[in-house]
Amino acid sequence: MEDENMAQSRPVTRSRIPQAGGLREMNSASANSRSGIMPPGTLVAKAVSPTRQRPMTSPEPKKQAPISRPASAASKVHARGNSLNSSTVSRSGSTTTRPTPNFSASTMSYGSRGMSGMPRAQTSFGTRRPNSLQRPAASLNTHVEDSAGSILGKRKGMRSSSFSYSPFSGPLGTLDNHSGHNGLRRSASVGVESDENVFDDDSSEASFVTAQPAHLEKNSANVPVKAAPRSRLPILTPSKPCRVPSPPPQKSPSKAPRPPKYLRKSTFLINPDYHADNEWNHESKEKDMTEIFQTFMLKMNQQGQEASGLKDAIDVYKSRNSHDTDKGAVADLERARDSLSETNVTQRVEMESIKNQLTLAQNSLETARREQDIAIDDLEGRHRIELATISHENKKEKEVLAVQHADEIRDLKRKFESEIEDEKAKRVRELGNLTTQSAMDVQKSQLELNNKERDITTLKRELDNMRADLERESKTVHDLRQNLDTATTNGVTLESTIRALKARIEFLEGGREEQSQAFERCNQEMMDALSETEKIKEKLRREETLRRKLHNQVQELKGNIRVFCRVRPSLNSEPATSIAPMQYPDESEDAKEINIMGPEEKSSLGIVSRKNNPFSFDRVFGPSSQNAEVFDEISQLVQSALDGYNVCIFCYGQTGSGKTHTMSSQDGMIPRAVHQIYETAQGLEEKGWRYTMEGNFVEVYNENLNDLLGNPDELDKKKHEIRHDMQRGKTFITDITTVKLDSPEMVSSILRNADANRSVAATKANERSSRSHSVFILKLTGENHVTGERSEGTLNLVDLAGSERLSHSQATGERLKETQNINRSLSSLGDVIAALGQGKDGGHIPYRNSKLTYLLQFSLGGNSKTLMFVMVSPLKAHLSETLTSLKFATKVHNTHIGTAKRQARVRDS
Ligand SMILES: Nc1ncnc2c1ncn2[C@@H]1O[C@H](COP(=O)(O)OP(=O)(O)OP(=O)(O)O)[C@@H](O)[C@H]1O
Repeated sequence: MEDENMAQSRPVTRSRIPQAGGLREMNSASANSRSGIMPPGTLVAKAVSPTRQRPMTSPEPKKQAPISRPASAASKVHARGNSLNSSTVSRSGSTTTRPTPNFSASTMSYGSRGMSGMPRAQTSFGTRRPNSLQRPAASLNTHVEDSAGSILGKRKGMRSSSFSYSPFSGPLGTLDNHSGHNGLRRSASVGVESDENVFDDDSSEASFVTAQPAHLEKNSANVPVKAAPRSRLPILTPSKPCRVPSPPPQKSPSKAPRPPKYLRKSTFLINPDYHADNEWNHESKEKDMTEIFQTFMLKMNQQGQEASGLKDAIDVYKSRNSHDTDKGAVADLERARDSLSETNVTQRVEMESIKNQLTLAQNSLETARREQDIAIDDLEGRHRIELATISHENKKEKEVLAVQHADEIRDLKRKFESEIEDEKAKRVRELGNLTTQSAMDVQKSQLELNNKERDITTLKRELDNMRADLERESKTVHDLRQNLDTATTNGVTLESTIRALKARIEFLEGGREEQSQAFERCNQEMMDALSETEKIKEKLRREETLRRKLHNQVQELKGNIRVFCRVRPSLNSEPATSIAPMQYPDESEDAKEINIMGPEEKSSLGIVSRKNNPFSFDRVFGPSSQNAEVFDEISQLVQSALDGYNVCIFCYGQTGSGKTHTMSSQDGMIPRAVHQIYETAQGLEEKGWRYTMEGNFVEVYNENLNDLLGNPDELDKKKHEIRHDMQRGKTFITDITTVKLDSPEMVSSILRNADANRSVAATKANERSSRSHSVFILKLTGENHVTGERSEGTLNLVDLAGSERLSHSQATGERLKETQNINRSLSSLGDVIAALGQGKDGGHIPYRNSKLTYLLQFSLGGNSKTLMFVMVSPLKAHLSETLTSLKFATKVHNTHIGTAKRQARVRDS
């Protein structure tokens, strides 16, 4: 009890033995064989034959049987030396509970039992240790050595917590007790490092085991003990008897046991009472047991020493007895032996008692460890549940997040898709706008291009005019230079004359009166010459006026409406057989008659004859006539326009009869008229006349007025109105392009423009030029700065549409509409002329019946001079139309229109 108390009072840290030294002595075999408890057999053997070494395997048969159990235990312990020394402890304990009267018996069975015990030891360590992890309670109940093994594992300082107590450690490594220095080794399969092992080993039990071999080793020098060679433990020499292993260096003596590695901070957070609950007392118990054991070992050592002293005494006695047999001494020895045996038995009983206590303490320790294991398992279970819960929650959360993310992705996708759609629609709209804009730009550019082209044309025209002006200026400069030369010559002449006159003056100074009289005479002569010149100029002006008057009288006598007939020549494409026979009876004389021969007719008598269709006009131009010849006849009318009359020249006839050729071709009436006007106007400048010429070119198509000098795109679109100034007898057209004719060359560009505009329109309606009336209007305004006279005349050159009959043309649709309009306007023209022919003052003239007659109102009446060309096609096919045209022309020719009035007035002076 005293030892027990001492053990309990020892510090806890004392019990921890992770040192190799302590472990080295854990060899159970050696521990058993060298325990302080001397095998009785040994003592007997030594007593019988101290010099002879007796083998351990030759015990006395008589004493073997009764102590078979302890011997078995001893051999078993020995056999398990390779497996686990803790089992030795437990077995030792068992031997104490059943004390054996004769210890030599155990020695006798030492060798044989040892062999039989081996498999069992291996079984316990090879298979049960892992089971102890899974079923700690069961293991503890049935296999105490397993727990002991665990304890020993811990004591090895092998971070054994990972395999003995860690709920998550790998399979328990096999404990190998064959290790030379540690005596117990864990296999390499222990997978968890364990610097932080909570359960550091205690050295107390190791000390308990190893204290014996130290003593036994000493004895083994004299006693041939079989166990010695088998033990690979280092043999403790007597120099370090009863060495109690020093406690292992502890990292922190006061350090409380910590939970295994997997039970970390979080675990404590989950179960903060963990530490408190696991305030085991097994360590203290273990320490107590260690103390007790050490005390026991000390006693054992002491007893061993005493026993060795006694042995020595016995030897001495024996030696004495060998020489001197003394019964008394033997009796003493016998008594001493009995006494020693009793003492020995008593001590063994004490030892067994202590061992029993140790076993109890170990059991309680194991119980505590089991509780700890249970607590750990419980914690582990909770931990697993928590982990599962957390994992489940995480999984759920993950799923929720995944769903949320999927929703967000869907939303984003929808959003992006809608944005893309919006962007797409926007881009499409922009593209549409751009396309529209570009189309508009193209249209605009086209318009601008057209305008530019017109501008270029105008500029070209202006350039031409400027060139003409330049030429004129050059001519003027040339004239001025000539004048200057003349003036220079005159100056030289004058200088010589002055000199002559000076000489003469000097000469005449003598007779001044004569000279004065001569000067006056000269002066008078000069004045007379000047007045004579003025009289002549005045006479010239009067004659010009008279000429105009006479000219107009002649024109009036000729008739204010005259009709010329022109037959165009046959074209190369027209065969001679297709030409209708025509006769010109007075071609060589007045050339006023034409006879259109009808088709051949056979009389009932078989006589072939042709019907004659004679016509008479103011002039008939045959196929061979040229435009120049024709113009000669009409130039007087153009002069009338310059004189201030309204003149209207129009060509009438069926399509292809030569109207355009006569009127608008390069050398047609229009260019020639303009040329004549320009030249005449220049000539009249000497007589004080200055003329300005302005031109319009319009078209009457389907009873609409179009500007042939305007924008071709506006043809048929822009509306033009005809306005009449009844006071001045003037006609104006709204929004019409007026071109100032500064030179005759400009006429050609005007005609080209008009032609181009008509050709653009012709793409819409075929043969536009044939289906519309074109009117070239030339307004001539002249002023005489000497006489103050002013004249305003208009020359209208009209190219009428084809006059073919509706019935013959068999037109339909648009063409029918065109034909109807043409016929209506031509019929209106005939009606107007007929009304004018009736000559009734104040009689109604149906000018408004058509656009054409309304436009030509002031150029058709008594206030104008009218010339009608009736154009004739030579073709047989056109014969019928030709006759119709000629009949219409005859009617016009027979019409007498009243006297034309000159649009002239004298400037107010
Ligand atoms: N006096 C002529 N000398 C030579 N060729 C002529 C003459 N008169 C007309 N032609 C030719 O006859 C053809 C038809 O003439 P033009 O086009 O002038 O007839 P049109 O009456 O004006 O026809 P449309 O009414 O269809 O305009 C043209 O090729 C033209 O050159």
